[in-house]
Amino acid sequence: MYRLPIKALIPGIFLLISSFSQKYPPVKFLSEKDRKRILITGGAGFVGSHLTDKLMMDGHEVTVVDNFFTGRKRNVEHWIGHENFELINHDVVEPLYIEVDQIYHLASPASPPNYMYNPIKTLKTNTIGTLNMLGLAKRVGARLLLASTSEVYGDPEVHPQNEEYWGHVNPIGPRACYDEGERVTETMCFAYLEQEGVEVRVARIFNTFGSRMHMKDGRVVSNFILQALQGEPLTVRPLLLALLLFLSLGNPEEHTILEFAELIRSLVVSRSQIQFLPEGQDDPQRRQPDIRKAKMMLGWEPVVPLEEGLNKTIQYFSRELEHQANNQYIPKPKAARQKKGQPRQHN
Ligand SMILES: O=c1ccn([C@@H]2O[C@H](COP(=O)(O)OP(=O)(O)O[C@H]3OC[C@@H](O)[C@H](O)[C@H]3O)[C@@H](O)[C@H]2O)c(=O)[nH]1
Repeated sequence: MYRLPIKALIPGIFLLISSFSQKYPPVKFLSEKDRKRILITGGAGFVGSHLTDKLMMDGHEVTVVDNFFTGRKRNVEHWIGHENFELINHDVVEPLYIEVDQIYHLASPASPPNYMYNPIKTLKTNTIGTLNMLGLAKRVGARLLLASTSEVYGDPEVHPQNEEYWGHVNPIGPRACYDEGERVTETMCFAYLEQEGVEVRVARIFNTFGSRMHMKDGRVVSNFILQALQGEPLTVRPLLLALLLFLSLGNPEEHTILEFAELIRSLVVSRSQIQFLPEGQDDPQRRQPDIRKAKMMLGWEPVVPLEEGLNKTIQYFSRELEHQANNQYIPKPKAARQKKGQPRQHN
């Protein structure tokens, strides 16, 4: 029998090993002491999946929990099978018993159409879901970061909004399920800190956009980009707004919605019209983050310029539209059914 010398197999083995390791983005090696077990609720969503990438690449063990209401497996599929990664299809409204060192609690629909779709579910996710996560943090001694929202300020009477402002929220309006839901999640975090000594952090995220946003997200930037790409009218409600840039905490630049529509239309090079819509009930008239504290305490400031962030998001949505077009199920026309009792036609 002909035998290959071991030496001849070595290049092949190397190729096989490198094809395995190339399957995943590069991951740092961390010693047992530095490696953390991290839970990300809502980790398959737009913000959560980018956080998953960062923590995985930093060498931590990441468990993503998502009920896939707005999150998608596609956002984290590049990690599936990696030894440091786990994906659990779970709704935070149900208790979860796992061992972790840190919790990033992001689970909640965040765009107005999504959180208004089922207000009771949004309230349950924010209240029961957050109590479950704080209970878990207390039991295992984990630190918890809550992803809260600029919507805790409601329709603000103070500009720009800083951490000390208490907000101006209509408790029974259409946005209340999310606004009040997130306000009480913050209250819960501080109650667990005071009463149980749980280490908590709260980040209030302003309007955000970037790759991996859901096509049906419904927030202003994704709406405008999709409308411009598809040649549909850009639906403008005439208000002011300051936007958060891709993976930043909040950008203090302020732009009118109309300016945004015009900018996006020119970046997409689209001939879409602009269509003015009436204002939504309780829509905040103005929002602008005061980032001085974040800058002073965390050294944080926005790093992605507006146009660069928009261009990346435009590229992402163009690819998504292409992907959709190529993966459409087009049913074949059914053959006409023969009526009962009618004789078959024979050729
Ligand atoms: O098609 C659209 C969509 C939205 N808008 C306007 O754009 C502004 C921003 O609305 P968005 O729908 O993007 O979302 P909002 O800013 O109200 O809330 C969002 O941003 C803050 C985050 O903390 C929240 O999680 C998120 O809900 C509103 O004034 C809205 O009326 C349009 O003019 N046209």
